[in-house]
Amino acid sequence: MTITIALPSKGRMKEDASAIFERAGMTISAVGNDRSYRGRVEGWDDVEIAFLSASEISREIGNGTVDFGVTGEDLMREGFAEVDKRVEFCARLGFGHADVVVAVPEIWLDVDTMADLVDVAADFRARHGRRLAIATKYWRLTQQFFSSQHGIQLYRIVESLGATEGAPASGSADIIVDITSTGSTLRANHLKVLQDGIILHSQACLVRARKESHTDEPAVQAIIEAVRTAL
Ligand SMILES: Nc1ncnc2c1ncn2[C@@H]1O[C@H](COP(=O)(O)OP(=O)(O)OP(=O)(O)O)[C@@H](O)[C@H]1O
Ligand SMILES: O=P(O)(O)OC[C@H]1O[C@H](OP(=O)(O)OP(=O)(O)O)[C@H](O)[C@@H]1O
Repeated sequence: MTITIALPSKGRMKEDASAIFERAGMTISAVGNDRSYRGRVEGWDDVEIAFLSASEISREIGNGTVDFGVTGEDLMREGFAEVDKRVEFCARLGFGHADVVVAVPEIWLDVDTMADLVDVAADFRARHGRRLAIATKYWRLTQQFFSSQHGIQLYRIVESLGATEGAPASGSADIIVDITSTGSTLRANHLKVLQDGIILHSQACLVRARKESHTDEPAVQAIIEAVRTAL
C-alpha cells in the first residue's frame, strides 16, 4: 500500500514541517524539479509526499484522500465536526503556535470574561435593536464555544476572510474570534482577549486519517514513531 503524507508547500509551516521529517530520518526530495508538488522519501519506497497548503491539507486528511498530514489543529477542528472520529492527532509538533480567541474592544471596560459577554449578548437587542455581531472565519469553533459551552444563543456571525481585527472599528461587527500569536494585531486594533476567551491553543500537528487499511500496515506506525522521536 502507498501511504501519502501531505506537507505544507508554502506558508509559515513549510520549513518547520520539512525539518521535522529530516530529523525523523525521512529525507524528502521533490519528484522531478523543485517546483513539483510531489515528493518521495529516501529509503521509504511506499511513502509519497503531496505538497499542499495548510488549509488544503486539513481538508484532504478529513476526507481521507491522504493518509497523514501536517497542519494546524485549528484548521482540522474548524473544518470537520466530530473530528476526533475521523482523524487521530498523532503528535503536536511544537511550531505553528497560535490561539483562537474571543476579543472585544478595549473600551468595553465592564467586559472581561465570557460571563460578562453573556450579559452583553442578552441585552444587546434591547439596547441596539440587533443581535451581537461576531466577525470570524472560525464559524464552527465560534458556534461550539458560544452556543454549546457558554449557552449564548443571541448572536450573529459575520463571515470575515481577512482583516478580521478591523471589523469592530469599521462597524461590520462588535467583537471577533480570530487567531493570535504575538498579540500585536489585536493591540494595534484596540482589542483585548477575554480572560476565559481562549477557544483553542493550536499548533502544527501530525494528523492521520482513520482508515481501515492502516490497521495491518506496519509503515503507518513506523511513520508515527519516526516523527515522535524527532520531537
Ligand atoms: N500568526 C499566525 N497567523 C495565522 N496563522 C497562524 C499564525 N501562527 C500560526 N498559524 C497557523 O498557521 C496555519 C495557517 O497557515 P497558512 O496561513 O500558511 O495556511 P493556509 O491557510 O493554507 O494559507 P493560505 O491562506 O495562504 O491558503 C493555521 O493552522 C494557523 O493556526
Ligand atoms: O498575534 P499576531 O502575531 O499579530 O498574529 C495574528 C495575525 O496574523 C495572522 O494574519 P496574517 O497577516 O499572518 O495573515 P493571514 O490571516 O492571511 O494568515 C492572523 O490572521 C492575525 O491577523
